Amino acid sequence: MTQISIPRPDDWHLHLRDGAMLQGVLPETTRHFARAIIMPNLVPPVVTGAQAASYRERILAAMPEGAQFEPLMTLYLTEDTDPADVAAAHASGLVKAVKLYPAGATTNSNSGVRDFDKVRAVFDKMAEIGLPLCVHGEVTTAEVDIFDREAVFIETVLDPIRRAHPGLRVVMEHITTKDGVDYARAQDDTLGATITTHHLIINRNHILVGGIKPHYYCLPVAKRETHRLALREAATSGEARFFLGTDSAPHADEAKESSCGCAGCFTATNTMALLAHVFEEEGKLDALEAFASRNGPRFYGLPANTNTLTLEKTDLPAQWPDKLITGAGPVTIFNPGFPVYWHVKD
Ligand SMILES: NC(=O)N[C@@H](CC(=O)O)C(=O)O
Ligand SMILES: [Zn+2]
Ligand SMILES: [Zn+2]
Repeated sequence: MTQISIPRPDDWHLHLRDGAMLQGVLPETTRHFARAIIMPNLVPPVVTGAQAASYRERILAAMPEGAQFEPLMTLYLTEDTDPADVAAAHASGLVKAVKLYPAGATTNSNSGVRDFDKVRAVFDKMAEIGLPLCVHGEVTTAEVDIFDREAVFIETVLDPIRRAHPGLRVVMEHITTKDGVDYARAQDDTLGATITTHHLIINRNHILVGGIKPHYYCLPVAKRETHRLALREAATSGEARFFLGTDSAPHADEAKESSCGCAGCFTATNTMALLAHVFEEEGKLDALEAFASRNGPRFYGLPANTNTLTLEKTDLPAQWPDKLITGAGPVTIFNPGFPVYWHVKD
């Protein structure tokens, strides 16, 4: 038996949804994580400070008994976002980031940004007050192949924004390519990048070979194997710019197992066990602490958690249910497709 203890991890990119789904999925995160950056892509989206405050109250009301968890709220950037509202929500301590969705890029992103010139005043204000911008980095132009959308975004949107707004702190969310890794590495410490658990495990073959697997479909879509290997190398490098954002994104099974299935993998339940497996496979178990517990708080200017989480490796594979039953329907838990011998010790 082997075990490791790390400061309690945080999730720097999480979808909790609302209502019955929120109630169902929240315990899966609070069991292992101390804090999470909460994505604002509800319907309607969380756009104003007042909406973020009321969403936070709904999350706190859904907390399982005894849980110690702090939701870190975000605002969904629209072309009508008021820089003064953003600044006030940040000054009160409520909001820890603003989220940029290019319009139409992903689940519930229709209110996102079409014309980046219209949000320049918000970016300037954010640079001034040190509030990070979290970015879903894909272009939405029909002509650009879905597997190239991240690389094209970096070159044609992200880099120009960063040059026009020096000092703006940016998180490249859920990077999926070697292009993303290389770009992040070439920047100063105003840039961070989150990596999901599932992008360390699946490549595009897992989605498409031997029959289409809707539960492996997420955005940005998993790329070819060379990219998965680059992400593994980055995540396990210990470098401060790379940190965990699970992008755990629950959808009811009937919405995923459909002729037009939603994007999102649900990994909140087994992320820490899967990460221990991946980091051990890479011979980098000692770097799990940096990736899951230290680099994220450092980027966001917060202290690391003082309590710990212990992972244990046993002779028998870890077990978790196929599905999480929620009041909004069953949600399939990400299945890595191989046995995992690590589990979180209670
Ligand atoms: N990652 C996904 O595939 N889906 C996310 C949205 C997102 O993070 O892009 C969702 O909200 O379902
Ligand atoms: Zn996204
Ligand atoms: Zn997401």
